[in-house]
Amino acid sequence: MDLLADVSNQQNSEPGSQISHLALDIGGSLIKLVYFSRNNDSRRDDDQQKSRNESLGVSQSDTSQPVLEGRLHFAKFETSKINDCLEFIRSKKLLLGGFHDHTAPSSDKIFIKATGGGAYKFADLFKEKLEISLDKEDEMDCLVTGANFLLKAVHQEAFTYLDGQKEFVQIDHNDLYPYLLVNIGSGVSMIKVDGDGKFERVSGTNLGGGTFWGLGRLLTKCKNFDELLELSHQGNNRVIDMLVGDIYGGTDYAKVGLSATTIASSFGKAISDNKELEEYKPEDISRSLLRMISNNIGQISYLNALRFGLKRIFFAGFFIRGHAYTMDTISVAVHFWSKGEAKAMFLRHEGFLGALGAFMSYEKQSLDGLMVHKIVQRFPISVSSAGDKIYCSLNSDSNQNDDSIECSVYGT
Ligand SMILES: Nc1ncnc2c1ncn2[C@@H]1O[C@H](COP(=O)(O)OP(=O)(O)O)[C@@H](O)[C@H]1O
Ligand SMILES: CC(C)(COP(=O)(O)O)[C@@H](O)C(=O)NCCC(=O)O
Repeated sequence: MDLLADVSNQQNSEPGSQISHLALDIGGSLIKLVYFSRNNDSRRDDDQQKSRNESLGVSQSDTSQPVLEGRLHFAKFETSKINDCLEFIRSKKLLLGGFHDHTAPSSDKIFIKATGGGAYKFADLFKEKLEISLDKEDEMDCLVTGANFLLKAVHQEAFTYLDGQKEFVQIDHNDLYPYLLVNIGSGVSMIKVDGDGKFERVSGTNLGGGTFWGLGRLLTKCKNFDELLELSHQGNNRVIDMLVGDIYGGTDYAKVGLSATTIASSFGKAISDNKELEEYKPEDISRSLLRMISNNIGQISYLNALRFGLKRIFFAGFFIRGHAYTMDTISVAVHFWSKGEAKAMFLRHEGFLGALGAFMSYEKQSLDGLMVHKIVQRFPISVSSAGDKIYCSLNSDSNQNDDSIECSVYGT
């Protein structure tokens, strides 16, 4: 199979770069895109690269092959606005990132890698509107591949978040497995990961990001997810949640380890107040809802980690959105239920695991004429300590649309 970019050698809309390897994750709520754009004239011969790497302090064993330089791009769209996504693909000429499958009956067909339920649901739409076929990759496979890639290749990808403190986690590549991956998308999947391609989906819950946004929309007048999240900043969940102290006359239920401030019943106060429904403020509702969903996911995740003796839990999916209160609630739940034994960790590219996994499934094919051996960050901190095929540096916030990271691709 050839990448279309290899044979077409056409420019995309951004001067000085060529698109390759477009991959999609079409989920219940959001479509995520990842693609690589090669910088023109970025292909370096061994001598050029050697002297450049010496100046960067990169180990020689990592640099003996030809190199391409470019960027991995990230973008997202609401699944309900799929036409905007199709237009984005068309206008940026991202189809150059597809490939021809010469083994297919009609070898002039263009394929792009896609995962998520929408790869099935919208296959005909992509064919009709863009004349491309979606080459489907399994969603769980892609989530795990994407998580392993980020954890091993991207500097400062994982972090803990507690009491407003963000701390980056140093990942030891020789001691990464096993871990629990909790992907909070529309629904929630919990996956025990034992290695590259070695995993089991051990649990899930239907109370996920779709539940927060769906219920939030019904209970408040919010028009979009960001508005609902923003509202939660100003809210006070204690107006709506029934606390242990509300039941125990202001005191702890110390005998079983419950403090007066623990939520005894989410939304429980609404049953006993003599308030009109209109008196409940949308910001308090949003905060209670966010707390209820995050707490529940944190608790179920910990119980699954306990089931398999896992100490590390990585939370991903766009429900999190790098949101302080969400991460804090999940962290507190994991800390509380594990009595401090387990740790909740978060990923900076939280929502792009599936799309990155689909992107990585191109690896068997060539990238601009190079058989990909590995991709490394362009301005590495410690490339030689990393032990996988692809490494990248992060230079911005993955929650912005059209974010990107700089990469060097090593080929054979
Ligand atoms: N701009 C947004 N629009 C809708 N939902 C969003 C947005 N940003 C974050 N979310 C949250 O992220 C969830 C989707 O996360 P994602 O990981 O993309 O899952 P999926 O693959 O199911 O679409 C939504 O259900 C919602 O809770
Ligand atoms: C069906 C799904 C894998 C689809 O993934 P998503 O689009 O939500 O990211 C996910 O929504 C899920 O795992 N739901 C929970 C189903 C359950 O275990 O109860």
